[in-house]
Amino acid sequence: MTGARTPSGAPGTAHAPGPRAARRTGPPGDGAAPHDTAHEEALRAELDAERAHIAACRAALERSVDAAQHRVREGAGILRGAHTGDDAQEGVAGDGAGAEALGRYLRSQAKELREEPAGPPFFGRLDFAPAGEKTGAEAGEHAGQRYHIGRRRISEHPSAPPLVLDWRAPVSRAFYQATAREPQGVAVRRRFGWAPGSSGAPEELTGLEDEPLGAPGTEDAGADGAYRSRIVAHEIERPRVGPMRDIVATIQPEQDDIVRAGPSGSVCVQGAPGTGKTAVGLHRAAYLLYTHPRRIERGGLLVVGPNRAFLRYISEVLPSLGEVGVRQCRVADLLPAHVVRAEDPPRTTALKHSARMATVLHRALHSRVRPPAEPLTVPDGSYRWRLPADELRTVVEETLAQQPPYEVGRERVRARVVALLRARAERRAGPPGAAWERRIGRARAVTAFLDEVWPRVRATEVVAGLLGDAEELARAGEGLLGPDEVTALAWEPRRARTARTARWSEADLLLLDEAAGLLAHPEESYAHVVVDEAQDLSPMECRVLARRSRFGSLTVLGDLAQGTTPWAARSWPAQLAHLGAADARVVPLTTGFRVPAALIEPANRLLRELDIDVPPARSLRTDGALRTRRAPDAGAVPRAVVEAAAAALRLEGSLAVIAADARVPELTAALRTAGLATAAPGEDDGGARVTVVPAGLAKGLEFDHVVLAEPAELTAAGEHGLRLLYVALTRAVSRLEIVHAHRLPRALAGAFAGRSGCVRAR
Ligand SMILES: Nc1ncnc2c1ncn2[C@@H]1O[C@H](COP(=O)(O)OP(=O)(O)OP(=O)(O)O)[C@@H](O)[C@H]1O
Repeated sequence: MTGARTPSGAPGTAHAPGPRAARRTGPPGDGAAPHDTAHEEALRAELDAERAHIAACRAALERSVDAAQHRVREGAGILRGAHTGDDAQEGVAGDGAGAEALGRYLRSQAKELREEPAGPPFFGRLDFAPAGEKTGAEAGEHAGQRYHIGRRRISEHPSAPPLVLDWRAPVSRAFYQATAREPQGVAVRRRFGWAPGSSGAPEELTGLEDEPLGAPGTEDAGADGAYRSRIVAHEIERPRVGPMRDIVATIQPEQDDIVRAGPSGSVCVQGAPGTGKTAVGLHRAAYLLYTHPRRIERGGLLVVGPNRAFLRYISEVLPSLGEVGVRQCRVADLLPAHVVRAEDPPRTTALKHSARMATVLHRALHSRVRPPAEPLTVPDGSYRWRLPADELRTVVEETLAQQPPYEVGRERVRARVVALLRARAERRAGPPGAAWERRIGRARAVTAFLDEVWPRVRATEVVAGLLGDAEELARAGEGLLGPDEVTALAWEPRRARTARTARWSEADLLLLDEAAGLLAHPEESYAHVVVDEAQDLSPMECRVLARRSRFGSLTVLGDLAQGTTPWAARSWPAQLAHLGAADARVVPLTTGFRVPAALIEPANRLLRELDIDVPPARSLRTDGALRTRRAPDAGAVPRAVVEAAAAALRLEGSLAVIAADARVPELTAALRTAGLATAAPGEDDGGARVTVVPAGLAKGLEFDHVVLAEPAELTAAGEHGLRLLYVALTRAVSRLEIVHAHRLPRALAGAFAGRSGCVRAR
């Protein structure tokens, strides 16, 4: 039998995570624990032992910080040729690339240790069964061992046995995966409860919870037979304040499977709202950095999110993601840096985002290649070499058929022309040597020939040549673009523009990136790419990422039901093909950690109206409340929103007011007039507890309380609007209040049918 255990009267008991002191033998949630002095004493002794372990960890950590700083100083001295003992930040660079790299490494290691947020040194412990026991056979080399597990490895010395294992180490896997049915050699899994916001001080350890895995049938089991950890439940139900937090202590088995998937293939997670897609994607990134440091850290890791507010929200989840070689950005940040000075109508934008444009650009570029009609004559001293036209034509046609990047193709043709010339020279006077080859390859006649058949061109010239010439567009778009589409894409003839004078639109940057990718492989590429909210990307945006993914290794996260862009994906296989990850395994996540049961029901009802084939979510949370507040008319909505916000602010936790994008300024003004400080998503809130979120930016965010203003204004945009409402409905962790003057959209009205404006969770 298990239970979260906090000895009554132990320091910090008031902050114990959720549960009361429970006897080993008491059922979960059985009220006050019977008094049992022997048990309490045993428990106190165990907490004392754990606190002593914490003290040892803290001492070891302090020593590692000192040692790292010392190494930086030593390194700096050695690199300068003399140990001066000066500040380590100076003098490291300047001795060549190797010295600079070493200096950077040492400094970043010291900085990482110094700046690592103080926190509990461990959150779990595994006791493997002794070799003699039945379960022990599975424990292998770990039989009889005890390991503490935390966010990072802690040891007294690099070669000493660790005091704490990193959660990503292979043996830590059993902490997340072992069950009573499959204990994986584990006799007892222990979880620790810490005071909220703990800095990891020994006295802030407030409780522990043991789950014996070796003896099935004795654990706290729910109706489905699964163990219910109160520490996990408490973590899931805690209030949400500030940026997103890591979930290392409570990763669930199905999430762990995704986190620890190898880097060779790609994984796509189709997850209902709040099932932990983002969390899982970030933990997977941290896992890959740990297990494949050479491949991932050197090769680079890219995390792509939908907007800056979201990136800011996730930026601090895992310190290791702040490391060198990790970039967090939007697709737009990867595009060529041209100033955007034009705006396209929506239809033109949608066309430029479509996959057809990739083919049109490819055709337009390759139509510049002209198989030669004339022979080539190359002067060489007093001699002249001659290559017949048909031989040259074969070279060009075979190179085209290999489909290399355009600039590579040009160089291949050059190399093959040189090889043909070399064969002739060799027949005449023996092997001509490397210097001759270099000279002949750069000969004016050869370059002039290349300029004729495979001309040099820039990406801007390719795109301007296409958009600035309707006939060229029609030719390259034959069978792909209708006449009206050609008209929608082509620049107005009276505003004739060239690559230099073009006024580029946002969507043109996608075309420019595509064209640049057709010319040469992008300079910037990554060993692994994590893409969040991937359902919202257009085919052309997907291709931006595919081009930068060196080995085609991606973690794709998304929810087809939350697609709100005009080009949102409706099926994963097509989207994955655009991302260059057609082989990706699609894994569903359906257990929700955010949205409580009271809110999941209307959300699933709305899901049925969306006509998208995804599994609905089920909630792990039985709490939560859903209410409505009716305003007498549209003019009264701002006041009703202020009242709802003021009521929510009396409760603990974060609050968002979500509204149609156009409604945001008016609501922000009303809240401020009423004396409530507000912030925009992603903005430094300066202590404001109310974030006013335009529905278009709500994706991926979560708040304890949400006031949703006038849902009918979200659904006005048709099917796209229903999905926007679905996103807005699924942001609240505990309480959602809907303020409306207009009739509620059908799916919501259904949720309230027969009730009096207020639905509460049981
Ligand atoms: N195993 C877990 N233990 C504790 N909390 C978890 C766990 N998994 C997810 N969460 C929490 O659930 C919340 C939702 O997670 P996350 O934002 O990653 O979900 P999501 O699937 O990306 O949601 P959405 O589709 O709405 O963007 C977060 O607060 C996250 O920390």
